[in-house]
Amino acid sequence: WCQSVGLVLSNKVCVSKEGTVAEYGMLARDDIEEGEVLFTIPRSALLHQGTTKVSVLLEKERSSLDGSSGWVPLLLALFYEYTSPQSHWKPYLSLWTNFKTLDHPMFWSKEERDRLLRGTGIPEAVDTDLANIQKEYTDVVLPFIKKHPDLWDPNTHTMELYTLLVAFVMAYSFQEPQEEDDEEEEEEDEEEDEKAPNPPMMVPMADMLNHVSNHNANLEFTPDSLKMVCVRPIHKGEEVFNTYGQMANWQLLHMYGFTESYHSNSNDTADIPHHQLLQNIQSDMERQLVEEKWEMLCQIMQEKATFVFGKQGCLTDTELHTALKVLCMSKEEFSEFKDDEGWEEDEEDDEKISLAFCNDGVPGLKTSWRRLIHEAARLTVRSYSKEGEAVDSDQTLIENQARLSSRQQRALQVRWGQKSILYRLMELTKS
Ligand SMILES: C[S@@+](CC[C@H](N)C(=O)[O-])C[C@H]1O[C@@H](n2cnc3c(N)ncnc32)[C@H](O)[C@@H]1O
Repeated sequence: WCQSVGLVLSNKVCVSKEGTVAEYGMLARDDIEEGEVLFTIPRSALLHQGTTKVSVLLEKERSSLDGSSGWVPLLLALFYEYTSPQSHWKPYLSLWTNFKTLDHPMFWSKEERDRLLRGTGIPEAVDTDLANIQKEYTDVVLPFIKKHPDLWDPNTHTMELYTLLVAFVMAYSFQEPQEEDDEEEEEEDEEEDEKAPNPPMMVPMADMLNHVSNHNANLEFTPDSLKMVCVRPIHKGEEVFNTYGQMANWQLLHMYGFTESYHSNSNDTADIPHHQLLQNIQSDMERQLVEEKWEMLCQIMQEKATFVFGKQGCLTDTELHTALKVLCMSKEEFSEFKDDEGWEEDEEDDEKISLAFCNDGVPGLKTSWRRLIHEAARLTVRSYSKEGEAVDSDQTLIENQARLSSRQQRALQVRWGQKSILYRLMELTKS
């Protein structure tokens, strides 16, 4: 099939089920150098709303297919191609006979999810996904396929199959990166909303590669084809790893159903919800003031009301600077600020701000704020365990990993990764 669609595979690699981290993967049959192309896929071999046999219909009815996810056209294409014996992609799609190997948390019972993944952010994300999938299938997909009984059949194209295909798209599809606007255009468009992301597509062969944060290959998009390119030397016998993006373990488990070992995932993250900060404030009056300030900050910063700390210090220093400025205001200053609807843009030196919030600058952060962050991290760790349960009981579990089920092991990688990040933050903010 690959030959017939013009997919070119270097003879230095092969697809294998042995010697890989998870089922299919790609192995190097020879030493490979940085910059070498491992395979090339012509755009005509990609499967998406523009290449499927039903593309003309999907384009014509585009306006009625606006599901919340933007995935509906691809899912309808997959519904059709997956169940059509004549499909051009039959040999590719027949790699998945029933999708039963997918084990995303969305296929665990709610009870199991809530028990194993409490505090990680995943149970909430999955509940939202499942509600959206159901709504999208009932409101958009089902009415559409009923209108076209020659192409789809509600008895075959059920909600159950739709859910499996959603998980398949989550774990196997690719999104072409947005083209960068040049600077001039950017300035003109400054007021405009951000562009919608490109719709997902299926990329045969590229989706045989597994992911690690320390990857050695990367997919490049050119006008005619997609190329998997080696980004650091790979030795004969080693697995070729793509990157699915900079993914924390909770995101990997949510979207792909697997985790990296927590200490090897250099992209892992942990969140401290802001209510943990507020819990520490003793006086009711003070807490009320901080809550008011926080509400205002959320309004002025919108989705930027998140502060990201990396190994080198704060990565969102201008936002943090704004937030601290507001949070440090006295009651009088804050009400003046509200009355004036913000402050005059003063010419603060960006460089000075960055300097204040890099690691070397942290001692400059008010001690009280360090204490608050320390406490918030501690409370967040505690909220992972049930009330009263020992905070680090997971450590015992991790030592006995071999006896755990696969789901327990993955859940533990997420939880322990998040905890170890928070412990490190607590260490940093102790004094
Ligand atoms: C794009 S596919 C890769 C091909 C897949 N191994 C197969 O046999 O079909 C993505 C899936 O591979 C698995 N996977 C990828 N990277 C992995 C890793 N580092 N550890 C464990 N499983 C991984 C996960 O099940 C994920 O949903």
